[in-house]
Amino acid sequence: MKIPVMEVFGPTIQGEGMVIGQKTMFVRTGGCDYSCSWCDSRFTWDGSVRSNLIEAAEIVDQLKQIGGETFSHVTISGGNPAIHKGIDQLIDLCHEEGWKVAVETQGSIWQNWVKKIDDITISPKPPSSKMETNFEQLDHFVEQLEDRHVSLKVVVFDDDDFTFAEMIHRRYPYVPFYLQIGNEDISSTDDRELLLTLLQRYEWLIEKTTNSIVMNDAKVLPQLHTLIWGNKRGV
Ligand SMILES: C[S@@+](CC[C@H](N)C(=O)[O-])C[C@H]1O[C@@H](n2cnc3c(N)ncnc32)[C@H](O)[C@@H]1O
Ligand SMILES: Nc1nc2[nH]cc(C(=O)O)c2c(=O)[nH]1
Ligand code: SF4
Ligand SMILES: [Mg+2]
Repeated sequence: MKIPVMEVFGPTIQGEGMVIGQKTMFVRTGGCDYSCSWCDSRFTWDGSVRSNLIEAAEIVDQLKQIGGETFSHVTISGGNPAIHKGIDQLIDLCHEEGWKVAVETQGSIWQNWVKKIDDITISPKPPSSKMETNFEQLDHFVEQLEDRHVSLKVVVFDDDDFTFAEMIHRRYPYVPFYLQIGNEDISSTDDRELLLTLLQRYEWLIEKTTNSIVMNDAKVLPQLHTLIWGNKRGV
């Protein structure tokens, strides 16, 4: 089954969430059931860039071509990879190569292949995104993964987003919880100014977290890749 692929890149480091710092390749799929107001990967769904419809085996070939033997971890992101059934085969092929596989998804659509993933990040969207979480879907998604290496990650832009994050952490108290600063300026090419802004936002989010009795067991992170490479794509 073919998968629409926007880009394959790496090795780089995972800049976000539960395995931050992990050396990894990225496979970014096309298409999303959401359209977040601040999506930093909107080219995956806004029609501005065309995807390549390719078989899982060909993706593995591309990974080898680009990464050689310098990796053992592959992160599948998007878009929402969970709109594609064909990822199932890609996971199997990666595992046959001895690679671990991670996924980034918002938890809006369940696929049985998620159970095969080694590092699962579910990222429900706060009010600033203008998206509405379907909690029936999200409950189902989280329930399926009780014994898996899974985490929740909420991006926070403002106080309402933080309140949403508290609600999510309370709802799924046993799932490792990550807060991530939002990047408000996804088109800036001034890396130094962006870095300063993001560090200020990080300090703000740390303070919100340290003052919250709900967040006693939360982890607060920036997007590490954005601190290093700004809004550059394919890193
Ligand atoms: C581009 S999304 C793709 C995967 C999936 N659709 C999702 O949202 O989880 C990957 C991660 O980037 C985060 N993200 C997107 N735009 C962002 C921004 N402007 N600032 C910070 N994080 C952002 C998302 O919340 C998600 O955790
Ligand atoms: N280095 C790096 N880390 C990331 N973590 C999540 C990403 C994503 O866009 O899903 C991403 C990305 O695009 N690059
Ligand atoms: S769910 Fe993810 S890919 Fe889809 S619009 Fe939101 S941030 Fe972008
Ligand atoms: Mg990204």
